[in-house]
Amino acid sequence: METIAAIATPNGVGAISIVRLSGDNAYEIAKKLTKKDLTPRVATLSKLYNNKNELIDIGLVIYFKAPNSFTGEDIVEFQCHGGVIVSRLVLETLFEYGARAAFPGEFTKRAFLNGKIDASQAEAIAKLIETRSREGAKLLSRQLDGDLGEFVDEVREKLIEIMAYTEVFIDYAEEDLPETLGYEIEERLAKIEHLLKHTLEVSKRREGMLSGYKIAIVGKPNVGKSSILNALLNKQRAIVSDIAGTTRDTIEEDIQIGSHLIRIIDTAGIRAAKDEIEKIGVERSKEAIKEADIVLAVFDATEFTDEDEQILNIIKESGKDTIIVINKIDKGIDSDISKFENMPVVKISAKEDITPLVEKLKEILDSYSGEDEHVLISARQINAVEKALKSIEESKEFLQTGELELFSYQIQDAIRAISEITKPFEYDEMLDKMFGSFCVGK
Ligand SMILES: Nc1nc2c(c(=O)[nH]1)N(C=O)[C@@H](CNc1ccc(C(=O)N[C@@H](CCC(=O)O)C(=O)O)cc1)CN2
Ligand SMILES: Nc1nc2c(ncn2[C@@H]2O[C@H](COP(=O)(O)OP(=O)(O)OP(=O)(O)O)[C@@H](O)[C@H]2O)c(=O)[nH]1
Ligand SMILES: [K+]
Ligand SMILES: [Mg+2]
Repeated sequence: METIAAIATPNGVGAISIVRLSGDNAYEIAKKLTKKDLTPRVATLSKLYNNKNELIDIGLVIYFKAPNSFTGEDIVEFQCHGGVIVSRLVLETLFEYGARAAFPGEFTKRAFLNGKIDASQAEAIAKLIETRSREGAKLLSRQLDGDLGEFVDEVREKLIEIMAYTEVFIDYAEEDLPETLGYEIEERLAKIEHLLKHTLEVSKRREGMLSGYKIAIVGKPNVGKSSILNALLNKQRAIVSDIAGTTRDTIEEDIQIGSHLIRIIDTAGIRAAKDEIEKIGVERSKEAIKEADIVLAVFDATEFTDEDEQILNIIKESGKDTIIVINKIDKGIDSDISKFENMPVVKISAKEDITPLVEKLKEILDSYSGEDEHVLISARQINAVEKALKSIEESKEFLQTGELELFSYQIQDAIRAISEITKPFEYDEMLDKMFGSFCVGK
């Protein structure tokens, strides 16, 4: 393979900057800079020279001999002094000696093409680099470790078993098929469907884990929505005043609660709007509820009006996870909280202490994450599972009519679909399985 090079560390001033070189000529090119032999997987302190024989740095050089490297090819890493110049000089020298600039993601693409990582691991790497969520990082490191690979293997195994089992009866005449065959296979299919559907559902719920859970603060004007936003952010982000209708447009900010990344959205108060701008604000509030994972419904502790009642109904209808926030308790409590039925209620003063709200949020967010579940992290992965489910659904028809060959094709499609998550389906693998443990003396 062509030898590619790139600076692997961010552009800027830092202690160390790493230049990576991968491909057939990596070692040969590296030797031109170091003028010495390199022992594989040993960090060697070496002078680095450009092609005019001028010293450009003294750095640590590591040679990863193929196939034992990240890409599976010969890799040489130059760990040079940081800043924007030195690594640039090293890179330019590598180009002088015949390396070319790597495309974005090309090292990882080579790792995939050389079988070092599967497609789900490649996606995990891309997202791990980008995520700003601690729990997202946790999930992605599990996926990098092959978590989804195990899930695919499990589903694939079960589908292959069904095929192997069916294959035995394919040459039977329809009327000779054992009666229990249909039940047996249906039962097995149902289990797989359940697993796939459960995984889809979990994954949809966990979307916020990576991109940040959306939390909308809603309520009638002046209940203290912006004050709550500011208290959560610990800074005066939004304008607070005793004038109803202070917040006119939605305000979004990211914060970390525990290990969760959340995007908090302060909205204009919901009320019977008089002017055009107000109406737009109210619409945006309703939009925010629709998009939110959790709604903070804010009420003034000293009153509960018809307007509040209406807002409460809008929120109930949305079916969203909601926290009822009774604010301004420093002024005393007047409202009767029985109308909130079994919704969680916190009583706070945005002016004094919002700890009960933070604790409740943390509790709900914690309940969203389950350690032991597989989570799909991309549209590509979700699509693969949906396609597999569709094929399984379609296969059932052929099972009922006893058209086992056609049934078997549908199951093969399902296997092919689920395998897209990690790697393309190999028919050999199925044959091995069939003629191995599942051969029933045919
Ligand atoms: N300096 C440095 N740090 C890094 C990377 C890198 O490329 N360079 N990585 C880059 O993303 C990540 C680590 N990923 C790596 C994955 C595999 C191998 C590797 O050498 N694999 C060999 C040997 C395996 C072993 O000894 O267990 C192999 O798979 O055969 C190296 C790094 C994060 N940290
Ligand atoms: N006593 C007391 N006053 C509060 C509390 N929270 C907010 N306020 C006051 O209530 C008024 C309205 O607060 P805001 O935060 O602007 O309310 P809002 O819901 O964002 O209002 P709009 O954006 O106009 O809909 C301000 O004068 C705040 O200082 C609280 O916990 N206790
Ligand atoms: K206000
Ligand atoms: Mg406001």
